Amino acid sequence: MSHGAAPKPATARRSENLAGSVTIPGDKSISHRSFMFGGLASGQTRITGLLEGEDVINTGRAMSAMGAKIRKDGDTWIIDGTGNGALLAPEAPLDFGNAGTGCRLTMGLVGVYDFASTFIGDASLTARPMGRVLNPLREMGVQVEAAPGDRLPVTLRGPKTPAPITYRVPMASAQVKSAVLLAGLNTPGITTVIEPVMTRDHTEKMLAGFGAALSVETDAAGVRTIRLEGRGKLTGQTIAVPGDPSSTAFPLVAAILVPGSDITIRNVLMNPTRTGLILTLQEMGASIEILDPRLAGGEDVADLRVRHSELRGVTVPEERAPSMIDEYPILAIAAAFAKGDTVMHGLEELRVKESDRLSAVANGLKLNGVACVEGEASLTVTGRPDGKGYGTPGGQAVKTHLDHRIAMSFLVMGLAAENPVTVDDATMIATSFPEFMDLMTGLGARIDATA
Ligand SMILES: O=C(O)C1=C[C@@H](OP(=O)(O)O)[C@@H](O)[C@H](O)C1
Ligand SMILES: C=C(OP(=O)(O)O)C(=O)O
Repeated sequence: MSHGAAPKPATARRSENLAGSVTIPGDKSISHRSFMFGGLASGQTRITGLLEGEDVINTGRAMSAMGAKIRKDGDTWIIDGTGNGALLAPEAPLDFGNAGTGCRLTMGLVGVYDFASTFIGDASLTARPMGRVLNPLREMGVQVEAAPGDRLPVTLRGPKTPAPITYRVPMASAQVKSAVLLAGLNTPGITTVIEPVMTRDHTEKMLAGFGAALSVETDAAGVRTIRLEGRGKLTGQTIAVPGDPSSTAFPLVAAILVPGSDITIRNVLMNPTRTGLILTLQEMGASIEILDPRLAGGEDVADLRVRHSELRGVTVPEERAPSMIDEYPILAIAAAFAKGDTVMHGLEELRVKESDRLSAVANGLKLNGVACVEGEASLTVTGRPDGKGYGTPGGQAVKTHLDHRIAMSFLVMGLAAENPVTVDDATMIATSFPEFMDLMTGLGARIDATA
């Protein structure tokens, strides 16, 4: 389903004393993969805590269109998979809406099959580069038709027998790594992915859990070599999806910025490939207590107690970028209220997300009176702890460019700015965090639809 709703502006106002305890909806990356691997495996997969955001629902629809049987019973999603190698040819184009993850991973999953599959999406997804996945698929023998610049719509047709490849991922991207590994599932022999910089490891961990023959080796320099033996059996699993750390980032930063706040966020995924924002905020002086750290379904999980804190600017090193890649927009908001400069490096991948996030953030900050400098792959934000003078000038709104994280980040800004902050569209929030408005207002945040 492409996102068809008319844009709805929203406004956030200065708030006080955010309080309460919340549970964050399921992790988006793990939810996509739960539908995909459950849809592919033999037998039944049962999923609780699945994120029911539009991005993930589109992945479920795509898997249904390729033969998986998906239903919901109470809180549990139940999937009867096709068995590895037995996906059916989709009869219509697969529509991934706003979701890079759903689209790129599924291209790998089904692109090597000896039938045609077509991929479409919304205006944001259609503008995003797909060559990063199409190139390794071409090496495996897949025929590709794409719009100029390797954009959607894309049609793929696999060869009779795909060729296993060794692929060194040229940019820090879990989506590219995952697409190649998923193509390897239906390729005879060993598919090898070399990952110079570690990115989120949900594909490796979850495929191993479903029974794939997969090994990971890390050398002294941190370069990872992942080998997957194709055409093996995958077996349905029971999965409890932990809370999404990328969604957690919004109430977390809100509680740090809003005076008098003290909140607890429960059941947050603490996989070290996802916790760069927490580390950075702690370095800035934020009070984030990690409570009851535990293992759940093979993942680190904890509860977070977060209190209002004074922040100081820091330099965020380039190497940290993969572990907080979706969190730079909300970090930039935190930085706007920190004492001094916050400097962020290694941001080139932000230019190819749902929007060019680097320029969307810089433009939004400037509109709201925050001093910042946008570099090619860096951002420097000069903060004002009191938020004096911050806010959107009357009649204007932050342009969100179909990007949920830009919308949520600037709404959080409005909770601490002197004047209200308005975003031009809050509907895209439903792609990753449909509960955002209710959860935030439940904590005491003043956010509402703009009249
Ligand atoms: O693999 C995943 O689930 C994701 C990988 C990241 O994208 P890239 O691989 O393009 O960096 C991230 O931005 C996205 O939200 C989810
Ligand atoms: C980049 C994101 O997602 P995707 O690439 O799946 O659209 C995101 O959720 O911030």
